Amino acid sequence: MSVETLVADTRPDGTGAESFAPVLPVDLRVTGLAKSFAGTPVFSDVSFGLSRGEAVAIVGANGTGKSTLLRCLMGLIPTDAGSIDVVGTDVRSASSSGLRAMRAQIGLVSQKHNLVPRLSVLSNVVQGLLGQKPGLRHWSQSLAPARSRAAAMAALQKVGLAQLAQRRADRLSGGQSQRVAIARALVGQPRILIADEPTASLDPAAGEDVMDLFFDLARQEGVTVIFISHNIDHALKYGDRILGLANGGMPLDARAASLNAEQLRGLYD
Ligand SMILES: Nc1ncnc2c1ncn2[C@@H]1O[C@H](COP(=O)(O)OP(=O)(O)OP(=O)(O)O)[C@@H](O)[C@H]1O
Repeated sequence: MSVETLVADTRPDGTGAESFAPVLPVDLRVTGLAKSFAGTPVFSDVSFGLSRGEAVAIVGANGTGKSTLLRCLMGLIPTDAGSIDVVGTDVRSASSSGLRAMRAQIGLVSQKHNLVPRLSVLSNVVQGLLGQKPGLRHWSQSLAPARSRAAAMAALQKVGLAQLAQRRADRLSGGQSQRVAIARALVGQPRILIADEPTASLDPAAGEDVMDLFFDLARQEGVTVIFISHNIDHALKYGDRILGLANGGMPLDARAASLNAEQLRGLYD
């Protein structure tokens, strides 16, 4: 497991490396990353690190490569240059079993909750263990070992939906579905949570509730979070740090407390 250190760039007080602030382990480190599709570059030099337990928002205009960056981190698409280390796995050179083991430590919440509509809420949450325990037994709660079912019920309890465990996933509201998706992401006790616009399909009030719940749970569990948001207020409220993509690079990497909404809007000009 990689235990590098992040020093001056993430200091809460903005002081330099000479001061005596605690040195935190790093869960993710990207250096000089470049990615193009069919010769058209999306970004050509992206570097950043994530300390254990940090919540980092990725912002930037449409098409600047936010989702592409997340797919690169997960090793889902090939990259052109640079290095990516995720919880000790060198993503660019890892074998497929190495990538599977790395992904098993990541919980994913996407824009569309991606639940299996005809299966129960509980079965959908049990499926969150498939990365760690591949095979049919974790496809459905009725086949799953008692310990996995109990873990899924505990995750549902955390998101306040234990009473809906037996309901079919296609009979949930949007907000409930997204909470089930959060339970599914948390059930395997991931080291990192990745969220791609988790509230994009929700109304503002439900979106706020889901974000509050997501970040409360992430902080309780000490999970590192990386999330994409088009909502500048959400980025500032929930991110400890904000990374901004623009012009093929990452010109912004700053603590949220040092930024205001106006500065972030500048990234969209
Ligand atoms: N599979 C692909 N093949 C070719 N081009 C792609 C592919 N995926 C993404 N792109 C291109 O890469 C660029 C970045 O796309 P990406 O979806 O990462 O941007 P984004 O910042 O997440 O955008 P948005 O804010 O609209 O969600 C876009 O120009 C997009 O068209």
